[in-house]
Amino acid sequence: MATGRDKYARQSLGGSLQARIKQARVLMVGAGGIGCELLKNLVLTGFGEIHIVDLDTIDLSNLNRQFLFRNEHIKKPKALVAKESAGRFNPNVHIEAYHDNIKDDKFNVAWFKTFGIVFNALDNLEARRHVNKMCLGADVPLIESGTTGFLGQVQAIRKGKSQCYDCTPKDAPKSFPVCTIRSTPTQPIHCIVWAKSYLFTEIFGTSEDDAPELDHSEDSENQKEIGNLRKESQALKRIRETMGSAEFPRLVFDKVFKEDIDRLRSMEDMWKNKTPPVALDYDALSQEALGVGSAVAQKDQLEWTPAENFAVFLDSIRRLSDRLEETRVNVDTRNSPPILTFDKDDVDTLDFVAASANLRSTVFGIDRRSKFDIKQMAGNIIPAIATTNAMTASLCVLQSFKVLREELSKAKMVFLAPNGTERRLTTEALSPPNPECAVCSVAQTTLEVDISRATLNDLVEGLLRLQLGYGEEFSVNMDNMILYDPEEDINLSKTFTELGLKNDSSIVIIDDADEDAKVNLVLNISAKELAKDDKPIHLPDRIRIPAKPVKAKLAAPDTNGHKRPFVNGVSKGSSNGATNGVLNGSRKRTADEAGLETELIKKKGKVAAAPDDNADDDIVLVEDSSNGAIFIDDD
Ligand SMILES: Nc1ncnc2c1ncn2[C@@H]1O[C@H](COP(=O)(O)OP(=O)(O)OP(=O)(O)O)[C@@H](O)[C@H]1O
Ligand SMILES: [Zn+2]
Repeated sequence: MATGRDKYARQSLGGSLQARIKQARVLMVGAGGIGCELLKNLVLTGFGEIHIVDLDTIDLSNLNRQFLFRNEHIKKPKALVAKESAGRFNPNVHIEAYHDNIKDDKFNVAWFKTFGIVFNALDNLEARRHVNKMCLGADVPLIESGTTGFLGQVQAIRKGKSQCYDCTPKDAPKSFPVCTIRSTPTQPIHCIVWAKSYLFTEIFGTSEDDAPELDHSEDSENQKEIGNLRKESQALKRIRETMGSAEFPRLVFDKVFKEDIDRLRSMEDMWKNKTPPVALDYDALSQEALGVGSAVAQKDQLEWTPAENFAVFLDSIRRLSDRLEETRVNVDTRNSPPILTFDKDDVDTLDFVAASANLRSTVFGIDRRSKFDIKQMAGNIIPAIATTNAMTASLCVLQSFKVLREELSKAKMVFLAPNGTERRLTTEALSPPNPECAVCSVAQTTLEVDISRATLNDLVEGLLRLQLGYGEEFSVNMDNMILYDPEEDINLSKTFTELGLKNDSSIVIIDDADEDAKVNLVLNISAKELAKDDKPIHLPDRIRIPAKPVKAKLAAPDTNGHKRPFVNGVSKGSSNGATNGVLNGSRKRTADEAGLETELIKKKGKVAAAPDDNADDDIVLVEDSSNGAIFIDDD
């Protein structure tokens, strides 16, 4: 018998959609700002089985908007607590939680294939791209979403039918020329980037070259200064070796706030039109800081004096050195020395970055900032807005309805914009896949291999040439390493095991034929013992490999080496190359273009028919005498 819960869901969604939802097995990746809202929606909508993956634990700063979490949950895994809290909303839903990184090997293509739909509720490019790739490999629809402040975006992705996450470039995080950061800062942000990406990483982390905030494109114009800067970093590295000694904090201080500054100041040309920097004096500041206690670091809304910053600098550098020393003693880090990474929520690292940034600002006559402000800037935080997350999460569910009904043509890209723009909500039709996309414009399939028996020759001759019709010119690649090409045939007699290919490894076949070359082929290996008298390689599914688009020269689908621009999932370039009006305000859509107004009027005129199990899913308006009308946009 239908429960009350089922009855209302049926009335508002229609019988067949409600049934599909109830049977659906869905995956939600990320249980943060969007994830908490989304999980609540999925549970209340009655999705039958929901799997949640999140690698993180709950932090105090999450509680204001991640409403499934409470004070007593701090430090507990998000996925598990989200399951507990949301499970109580609807006991009929089965929830599984994994406190894990979605990139972990166990979440392989076969595992993704067990889901009817996947929802991304992530906060970083890398993980989003990974899930995108897995969903393409498993041929499972993905609902991708992201928010930044008041901006939100939802996109349904279906292999071969719509653009994938990587079909359009993503916006770059802001970066600064090295010289601005290292020699001529003029704004607080320059000093914050210096403290976080240079000083902190040189002393406690790995080298500065890895920092995405540093733009090396102007290096060649400033070769002499770049050479000097390199020497400065090397000297700092030598000081790093004295970490733990009593003089270590002073050595660092004198190096970066005195010697380096004196050297810069001596380059008179640099300061013709600018105020030259003034070095700081350790002894003088020590005197001034005598009365400053370590409690000053807790006054995070106040702008600290130079002496206060000095006190926090000394205190935090000691705390961090002690931590690193402890790791060195207690953890077996083999050949790589232990390092620390900056995290805005790690108070020791934030104190160090805030104090160092402010001391540098003092040197260059730049305004100092409170620790609170620096936390926002260093963490690149645009405040997360609970309402944007809630709206975005609900749009994800509405889009998933179209996917579940197999009406992808009705699915839309949906954009949320700040108040004050012409429309808070706009939609755009999904675009077809970009034929030049190196991630989705590839053919993919599973390859069953008896890895101890099959040789590379079985793959090259038996499968690729004989069965799939490849010509002479192609290469077989693994992790951007060539296993075979016409000039590289020494591996042919080696088995898959000898080549390091195992279950869940992927290989990429790149066709280099002059004419009618095939798109790249990704083969996901499923290691299996196959009967001795059968071939050791077997393609379980039929596959057609289309030709490469004529213009495009496709790269291997592995995008690891590319730094794609990105801002928390909200892409700026729209599908067809035209910019989207909502995100940059340059193009406003008319109601007609958006196709919303007339649809809305049409639908508001409709009154719900009494739904039965066979009813068409188009019911959009339900009158409920106690609560008013519920309107579900079915556009
Ligand atoms: N590779 C990954 N595997 C699993 N979960 C991930 C992965 N990358 C990110 N996440 C999770 O995605 C969620 C994104 O949520 P959100 O954007 O609200 O970030 P947050 O860390 O909770 O908040 P904030 O960054 O604003 O402090 C986080 O809970 C994070 O742990
Ligand atoms: Zn694509």
